[in-house]
Formats: sequence, structure tokens, C-alpha cells
Amino acid sequence: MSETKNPGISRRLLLTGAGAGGAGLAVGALAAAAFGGQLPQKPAADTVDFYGEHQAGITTEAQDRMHIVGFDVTTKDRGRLIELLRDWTAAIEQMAAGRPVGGGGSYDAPPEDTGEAEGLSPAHLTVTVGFGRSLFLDEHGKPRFGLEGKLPEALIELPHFSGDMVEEARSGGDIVVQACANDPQVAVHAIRNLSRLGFGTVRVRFSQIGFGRTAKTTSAQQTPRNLFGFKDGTANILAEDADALAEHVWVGAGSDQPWMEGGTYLVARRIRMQIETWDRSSLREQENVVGRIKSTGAPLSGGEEFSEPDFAMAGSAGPLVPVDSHVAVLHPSAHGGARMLRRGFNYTDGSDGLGRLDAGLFFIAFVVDARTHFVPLQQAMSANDAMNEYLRHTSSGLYAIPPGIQPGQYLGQQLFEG
Ligand SMILES: C=CC1=C(C)c2cc3[nH]c(cc4nc(cc5[nH]c(cc1n2)c(C)c5CCC(=O)O)C(CCC(=O)O)=C4C)c(C)c3C=C
Ligand SMILES: [Fe+2]
Repeated sequence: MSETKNPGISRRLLLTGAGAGGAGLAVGALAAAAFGGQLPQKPAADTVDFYGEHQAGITTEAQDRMHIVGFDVTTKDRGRLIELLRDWTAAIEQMAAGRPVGGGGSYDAPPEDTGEAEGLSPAHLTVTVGFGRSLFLDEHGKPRFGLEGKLPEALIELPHFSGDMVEEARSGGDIVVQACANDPQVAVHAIRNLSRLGFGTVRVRFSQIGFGRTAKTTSAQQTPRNLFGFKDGTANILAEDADALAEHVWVGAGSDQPWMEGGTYLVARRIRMQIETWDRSSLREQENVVGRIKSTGAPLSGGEEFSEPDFAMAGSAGPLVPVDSHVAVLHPSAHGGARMLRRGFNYTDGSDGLGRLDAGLFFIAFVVDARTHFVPLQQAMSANDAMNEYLRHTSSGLYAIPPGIQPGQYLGQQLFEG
């Protein structure tokens, strides 16, 4: 990764005095200026465009690291919420370009940027912001923030699925912020600085770090592996497939809420994987559960990784791809053609106190409508999927992801001013 930020003067050089003669206050003031981005900047490499028709972090190449946070809004003041969205937009734009947050600041005030990304590559940082149903309606069903009439029909309360062990404190939230990067420190820095800007307006409800991507979103990327050791993302919707994106991911012009045109819906499920049990199961069992060959990712009916599974091909004891295998249960042919853009991450969160790792998949998918593209699939999965024996769903969330913006606009402007 290249080091491309604030190449003029490094903060360490300034603070040690080695680069500026050592006079405390002058050095400090100069450091504050450099850190605030007031010196000439070279355009950073390793960046992903922040502005565009759609928000970054959806079809843009899946990075290796993620930090996702659900926030609850603590203010009742619509103007303050909009002000925060403006501040976040400015900060995200700066961080995505590899610059520190803020515009300088005073030496006698806390630095505007927390500093831990200084000197690092922007690492293809993307920050994606969305809104939960609870931003629109309070617990009594009363509109919040003057958003009456703005709740999309598709922004439903996700139902309880059989076997769910969902923890409320890890689920939902008024606002979701997904930061992805190829450097964990860059992703954490982004979330930390947005949380800091939100002090007094929002509070963190849940936070999850993912350490390895479990999907590919462009044809150039290799298919990664999940913690079951299987290739994951083989049949994903890719950025190059504009027709599939238009049909299954992007909200079109016919939606009940014009502000969502060009947006999408993010489904989040924290799924703990019973990896100790999995690791004691035979390779035959593992492959029958997934419906694919572990080493190559090819369907059990034959071919190579990207061959279509043949669910009718018979083996000696029934179909070669078992009817209760994950691939058979979730395949579009079983769901009226519905597909999703998966963009999840492996996670580990220490141990559970019983000698087992708390590890799994933080499942993230982007869909045009969860009522048609997620709920029926999750219902089928919880009823019929052999993989269930090894899974426990511990969180759940659905968020409306507004479209992208142009310079001068703020994230969510279509909702608040549309
Ligand atoms: C309801 C949606 C899905 C959940 C939840 C889910 C969890 C989950 N998946 C794996 C591992 C694999 N999934 C694979 C394919 C696949 N999964 C879903 C949906 C959900 N998965 C779909 C729609 C598909 C594609 C089906 C198809 O078109 O063939 C695969 C196979 C490789 C691939 O295509 O990606 C694996 C492996 C885990 C471990 C998991 C929960 C922890
Ligand atoms: Fe899956």
C-alpha cells in the first residue's frame, strides 16, 4: 500500500521539532495546520470515489476489512440531525480521499482528527450510510424528525425466523454506517471519527468488526473463503452485471418513495458459526451441507467453480446436490429468480466462556426489496437448510441506503429535502 497523505510535513517530524527548529508553540501550531490539511495535498492513490449515482461500498470492489456500526439518534431536533449528516458527509469525503477530518483547528482544542490514520494509505476506504425503520417511526408508531410520509413500504420490520437467537442490542438502529477498507485501522478510524462528530446527537447501539471478505463484487477479484473453509461469493451479483443490478439491487423509478431511486436496502445478520462442531464433521458432510466441492467451489453435480448446479442430476442415493444443501435451498430457481448482492465479512469476537470461539459471518446483502429478495430466502433457509445445524443468527437489521450524492450535497439529502 502506498503512503500518499499529507506528504509535505509529517506530524511526527513537526512534534519532535526535528523539522521546524523545535520552538514548542510554533511547532504545535504548524502541526495543527498540517494535520488539518491546510498544506498543499497530492491526490491520494488507493481511493474509491465518494461521489456518484450510488453510494460507494456496494458494487465497489469488496475490501478485506469492515467496521459497521448502528447508531441511535438521541436528539429530537431535525436540524441537528441534518447538521450531523452534513458534517459526516464532509468528513467521509475527506477520509475517502486520504485526508484527515476537519480544517485545522486550534492548538488549544482537541485535534479535529483523531490521528491514527495519519501516514496510512486511504486503503480504498468506503463509507456507506443508511437509515433504519426506527428513524422514521418511534416505538409508538409516531413519525420522527418530520419524516411522515417518507417511510418506504419496503423498509419493513424483519420478521422472526425459526431458530433466530437475535440480540436486540446488536440489532436495528436508526442509522447504519458501514466502513470498509483494506486496512483495519483505516476502517476503525473512519467509524471512530464519525462517532466523535456525532457526540450528543447519536449514540452507538452496536459495533462489529469484520476481518476478511466473504464475497467478490467484481469479476477481477478471487472468490474468498468463509470460516467453514468454503469459497463464498461464487454466484454473487457482480459490478459488471448492470442488468442484474438493475433488477435485484437498485431501487428504480417506480418505487413508492422517489427519494430512494438509485438506492438499495442493506440486510445485516450476525451469524455465529459453530466451527468446533463443523471441524469435527466429515468432508462428505461438509460438502453435502454446502452443495459444492470444498477445494474448488464447483457444484456437486460437476463442472468447475462457475458451472451452474444441476439439481436434477441423480447420484446413487438421490440428487448429487442434496435438496437440503445451502445452494439448493437458496438458488434463484427456488425463489422466482430472486438474487442478492452479498458483501459480508468473517468475524471473530473472542471466546464464549465455554471454550469455543465466538466466530462467524457478518452477513451483509444489498437487495432491491427485502420482502421479495431476502425474507422468503431466509424463511426457506431457516426451515430447510442443512447448514442451520451449524449456525446461530444473533443479530438482524434492515436499512434503507439512499442513493449517492454529488459535491455540495449531503448524504440523505434526498430524504430530508426531496
Ligand atoms: C438468506 C440469505 C443467506 C444467508 C443468511 C446466508 C448465510 C450463509 N451462507 C454461507 C455460505 C455460502 N453461501 C453460498 C451461496 C449463497 N448463499 C445465499 C444466501 C444466504 N447465505 C445465496 C443467495 C447464495 C447463492 C446461491 C446460488 O445462486 O447458487 C455459498 C456457495 C458459494 C456462493 O455462491 O457464494 C456458500 C459457501 C454461510 C457460511 C452462511 C452463514 C454463516
Ligand atoms: Fe450463503
